[in-house]
Amino acid sequence: MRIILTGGGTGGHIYPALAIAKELRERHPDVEILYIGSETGLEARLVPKSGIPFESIEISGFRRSLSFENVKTVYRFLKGVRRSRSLIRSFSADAVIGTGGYVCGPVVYAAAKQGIPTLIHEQNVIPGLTNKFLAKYVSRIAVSFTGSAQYFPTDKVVVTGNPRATEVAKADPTRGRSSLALSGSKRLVLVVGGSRGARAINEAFIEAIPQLEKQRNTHFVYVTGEVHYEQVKQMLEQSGQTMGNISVFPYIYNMPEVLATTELIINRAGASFLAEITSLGIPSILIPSPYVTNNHQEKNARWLEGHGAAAVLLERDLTANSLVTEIEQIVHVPQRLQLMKQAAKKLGEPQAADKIYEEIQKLMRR
Ligand SMILES: CC(=O)N[C@H]1[C@@H](OP(=O)(O)OP(=O)(O)OC[C@H]2O[C@@H](n3ccc(=O)[nH]c3=O)[C@H](O)[C@@H]2O)O[C@H](CO)[C@@H](O)[C@@H]1O
Repeated sequence: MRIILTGGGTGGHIYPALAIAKELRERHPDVEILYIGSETGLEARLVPKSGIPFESIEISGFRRSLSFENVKTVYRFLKGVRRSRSLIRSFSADAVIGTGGYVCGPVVYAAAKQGIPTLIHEQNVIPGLTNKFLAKYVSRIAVSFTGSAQYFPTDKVVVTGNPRATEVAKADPTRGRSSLALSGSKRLVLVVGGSRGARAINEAFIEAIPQLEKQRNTHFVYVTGEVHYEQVKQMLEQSGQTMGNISVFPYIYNMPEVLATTELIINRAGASFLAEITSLGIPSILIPSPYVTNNHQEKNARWLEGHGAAAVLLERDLTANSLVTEIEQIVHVPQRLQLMKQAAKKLGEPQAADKIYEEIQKLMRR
């Protein structure tokens, strides 16, 4: 079995592809996988770490306004299709799977035009531009939410959930705690701003530290995002905080294990993260990014909130005080924490990777 995976830009598109790779490897130890991504995306670093061969194409996204950049984007797309075609041929792919982000466009399009079975996965309720474009050409469209089906040709859609949900459901919490050098039984609260960090969350959290330090039964694991790490470290040093119950990281590579031992998460509302926290039943305080297409993160967040699984704090209302109040209203009210856990768990789809695997099998039998 020879499979090409593609997807990228941010973690929310890359990890679902890596979770599919994991599922394929578990079921077919002899499977050959090639990942095609962009040299400038996070995938160029994450994919080689997981031991999957990586090839890159050059690509950029469309600007919403008319600009010369869009002419260059079309040129790069066509160049990307040519390069993808030759990579697909020389690898002799049996199927090509895309998990969103601009880079999927030329790769999946080239495969579909060559008559190779193709599947795309959509993580969000409202689909991204690339998946909308590819819908016409691909063989199958796996979606995470029933609500996305309306945006795609009905005969191609199958509701599977997000394959990362399966990966985190199998993660070992003990390894999570030991990787953070955490001993004892303190509850772990994770603070993170999606896969790249979020300045607004960083600023509010840093200002909240003097109040949060008093919560001795809680350990805060604070992930700044790689690009913000140095600046955050400097701010913390200057503030002279003791940081007894707070550990700071630029990025966490074993996130499934850390999530498996997390009691509460404060986060943006990216779809892959939400699939992970519902799979494990983790209560959340969600601060959706207001800078995304169609405000889709708020829609993701409201969906959890509507089911009692999350509290939503809009970025415009985010301050150190509002954050501390939200945290205290959850961690200090065990009954609410418990109800949120149950509500989150009900929304989880831990069988997602198995369902996608079945779809890949069906495609290859056709
Ligand atoms: C700004 C933007 O466009 N964000 C989009 C992007 O978010 P983003 O890339 O932030 O994606 P998510 O928040 O959905 O997922 C982040 C992924 O990175 C992993 N992780 C994160 C931090 C870390 O330190 N270690 C780690 O492993 C998480 O476990 C998760 O698997 O893709 C999502 C899924 O399409 C969209 O819903 C988001 O709106």
